[in-house]
Amino acid sequence: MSTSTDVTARPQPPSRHDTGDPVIRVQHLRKSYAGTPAVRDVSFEVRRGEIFGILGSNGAGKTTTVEIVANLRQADGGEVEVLGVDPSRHPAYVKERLGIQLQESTLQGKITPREALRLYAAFYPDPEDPEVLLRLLGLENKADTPFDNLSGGQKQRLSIALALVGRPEIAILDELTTGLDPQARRETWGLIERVRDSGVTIVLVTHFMDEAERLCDRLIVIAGGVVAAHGSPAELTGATDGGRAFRIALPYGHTPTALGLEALAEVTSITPAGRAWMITGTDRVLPAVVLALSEQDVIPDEVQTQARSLEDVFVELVTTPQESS
Ligand SMILES: Nc1ncnc2c1ncn2[C@@H]1O[C@H](COP(=O)(O)OP(=O)(O)OP(=O)(O)O)[C@@H](O)[C@H]1O
Repeated sequence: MSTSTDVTARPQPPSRHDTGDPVIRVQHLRKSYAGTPAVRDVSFEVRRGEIFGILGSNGAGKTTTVEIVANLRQADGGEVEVLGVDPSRHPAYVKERLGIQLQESTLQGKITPREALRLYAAFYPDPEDPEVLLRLLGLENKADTPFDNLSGGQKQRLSIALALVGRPEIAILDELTTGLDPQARRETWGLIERVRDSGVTIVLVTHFMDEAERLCDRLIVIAGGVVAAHGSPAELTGATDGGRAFRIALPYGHTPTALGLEALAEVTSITPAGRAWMITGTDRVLPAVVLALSEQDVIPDEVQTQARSLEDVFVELVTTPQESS
């Protein structure tokens, strides 16, 4: 039951951040339930070594999409390729190489994390050592505690461990941090980055923008069963908020007009705000203004971004390819 004869040798584990070749390709995916469309037209590509986000509100079609990728549901139309094969035609090949953390755990109340991991490990030809996963996910002290007595965060970490037990090349994590407290969420984010750094490509299904912004290299937003937007978190934030605004206080005697800020291509408006000014513009307006000021040896007294931190803007500058707007 555990061998796959349909495809030849298992590929070498990817090296750290070995991004590039697509490991998942989805083209014009469609799926209805009893005549009601859940996924209307979804296309995306996940590259090896990245954390790829699938965002969307409740009922948008995220889980349906990833469950088709994992061959847990059948599509009505479109094409899906996982590691070069159609999952519905090569189920064993995909099952051995793709792990999925399901949204709701179906584990029995009395089973312990150690038992569950050993049970799931038995389904794979070359599983990860359950003890290694218990350590990786910080569950050593709860290894023999019945599932029902675990906290929400511990149950969540166990479900991630179960997705990783087959030593997958791709792990799909669905609603990773729903129901976790802020500290547990942050710990889980760190864990996901460690898993990615170990060479696993991660598909993260979430409706938390902060989670996607922190973790994802690229993402799609699904709304009403179609892809409403795609790109890096920075590209998306820039694309959806229609530009940026910030408040800036200049040293005594300086005005935006005298400094030529109104003439910058990135600036769309400058309005007085008390002793300071509100400046709006494209997603590059802040670095453009700061650069113009520094070229004139003017150091602002205060800069306050309205929705994003200065750091976010500079991270965006570094990661976003140059585009004309
Ligand atoms: N087995 C099913 N039978 C009938 N309808 C379903 C089934 N599974 C999902 N749906 C419906 O399909 C739509 C998309 O559901 P899906 O679970 O894919 O969305 P989602 O984006 O993952 O939502 P959530 O964030 O709430 O999990 C929803 O309207 C849902 O009610």
